[in-house]
Amino acid sequence: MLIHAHQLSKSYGSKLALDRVDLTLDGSDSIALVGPNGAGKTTLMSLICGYLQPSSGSLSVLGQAPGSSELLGQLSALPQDAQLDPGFSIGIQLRHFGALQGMSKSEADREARRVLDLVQLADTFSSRPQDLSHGMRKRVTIAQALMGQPKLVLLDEPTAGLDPANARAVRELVNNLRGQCHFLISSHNLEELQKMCSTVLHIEQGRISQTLEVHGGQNDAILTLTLAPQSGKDAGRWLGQLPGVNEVTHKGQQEFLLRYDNNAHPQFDIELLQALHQQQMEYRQLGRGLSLEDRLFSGSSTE
Ligand SMILES: Nc1ncnc2c1ncn2[C@@H]1O[C@H](COP(=O)(O)OP(=O)(O)OP(=O)(O)O)[C@@H](O)[C@H]1O
Repeated sequence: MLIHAHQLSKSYGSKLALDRVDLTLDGSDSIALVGPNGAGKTTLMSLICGYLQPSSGSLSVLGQAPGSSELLGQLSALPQDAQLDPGFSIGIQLRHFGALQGMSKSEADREARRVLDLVQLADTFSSRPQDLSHGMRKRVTIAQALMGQPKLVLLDEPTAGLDPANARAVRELVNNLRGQCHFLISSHNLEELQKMCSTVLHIEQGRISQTLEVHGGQNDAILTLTLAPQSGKDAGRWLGQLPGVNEVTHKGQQEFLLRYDNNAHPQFDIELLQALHQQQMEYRQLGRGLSLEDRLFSGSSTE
């Protein structure tokens, strides 16, 4: 069992930040924690780390009480504003974290090089933090969270402020480590979470309002289509007249949700692409099912 919470609540004075949360997580490779500012995400992460104590209810992490010595080396967390010390090289700092975990000097050195290699920054071992870009420093802090091969890694906004290439490197890292450790990732970037996580927890006003499986429970009879900007005002009407289409929802700009008859048109996606080609209409994106954003916020979730 990764995380088990029963009627977990946390108050700061009179402010109820988490309100009787029930949660059972096991098996998922990576879990996304989403929700508006102030919803309680950081509070939940802090409770999982044992930085905070619950006001009531119970919580166990990897079968242990948060903060217990059994979790040392099993659980790591990267706070959103984690900083590196400008006074020491990357290698020295990572080795120091290894030493804090009880590694010998040579073990810590090996481990520091291993995690730097994982984030594709092996050649920064002797560099100072100020010699690296913001994105590279962020990846080093993620490497730091991977020291000692923890089973559960908590990442708070790991790609906030990163350029696309660095954000992609972080996503690839999380995906490459699938099966080796579990991630709990807090972020506001739903599109990105969809690429990294298998389970999404939506937290609102201190309560878990939805739990979604990213790749499960999707309605096969829905396609999300984004057309090129020059596709014209009548594109929605034209789409609605295609054989098999039951309903077209215009989502803004040139993005459409198409609900279609999956029984009569099992290859509707191919038929749609052919129709677009014949009509010389360019498309930008075609996706099966609903986006995570639609599933969380349109009430269209199948769960
Ligand atoms: N130390 C504190 N003292 C008083 N209230 C707090 C404290 N920490 C958090 N809160 C309140 O608890 C609620 C949950 O805060 P929390 O930081 O967990 O939300 P969050 O989902 O992480 O928000 P964000 O997305 O903005 O980081 C908020 O209303 C916040 O104002």
